[in-house]
Amino acid sequence: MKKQRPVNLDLRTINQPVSAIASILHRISGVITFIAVGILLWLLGMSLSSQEGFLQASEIMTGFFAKFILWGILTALAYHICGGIRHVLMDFGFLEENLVTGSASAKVAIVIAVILSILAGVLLW
Ligand code: HEM
Repeated sequence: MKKQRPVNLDLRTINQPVSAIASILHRISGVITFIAVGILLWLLGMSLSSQEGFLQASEIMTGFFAKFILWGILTALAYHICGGIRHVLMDFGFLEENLVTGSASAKVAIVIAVILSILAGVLLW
């Protein structure tokens, strides 16, 4: 048997590079955005059903918990769009696919998403 086999594949103990973190966040934010489409369509349907439905939807959206959920959705969407644009730029060859550019663009995407997340919080509260 080969002596130099990988011995530690426990992801929790490996120091992930920023591009790996950006990639994982992109998948998580994509799944959150997918679930969010259902929640937002349900809310839109309620608000358009009648005058009472609109008032009920408005009432739901005044609560802290509902605002917190919406803030989470907006944050996930903001990150997914930033990460998505990064992917598209890489796919079209506008960003080099090497370690330095990959790490730098991952950091830029995360920083822009954090700024957008803070702005979403300011908008909601
Ligand atoms: C309703 C809106 C959206 C939903 C539900 C959604 C959901 C998802 C999901 C679940 C994935 C798969 C992630 C993975 O397997 O790693 C994905 C990938 C992707 N999304 Fe979205 N997305 C949405 C909007 C967008 C937008 C607006 C952009 C444009 C910036 C975008 C760009 C991308 C790209 C480029 C990928 C592929 C990433 C890769 O190659 O690893 N998405 N999306």
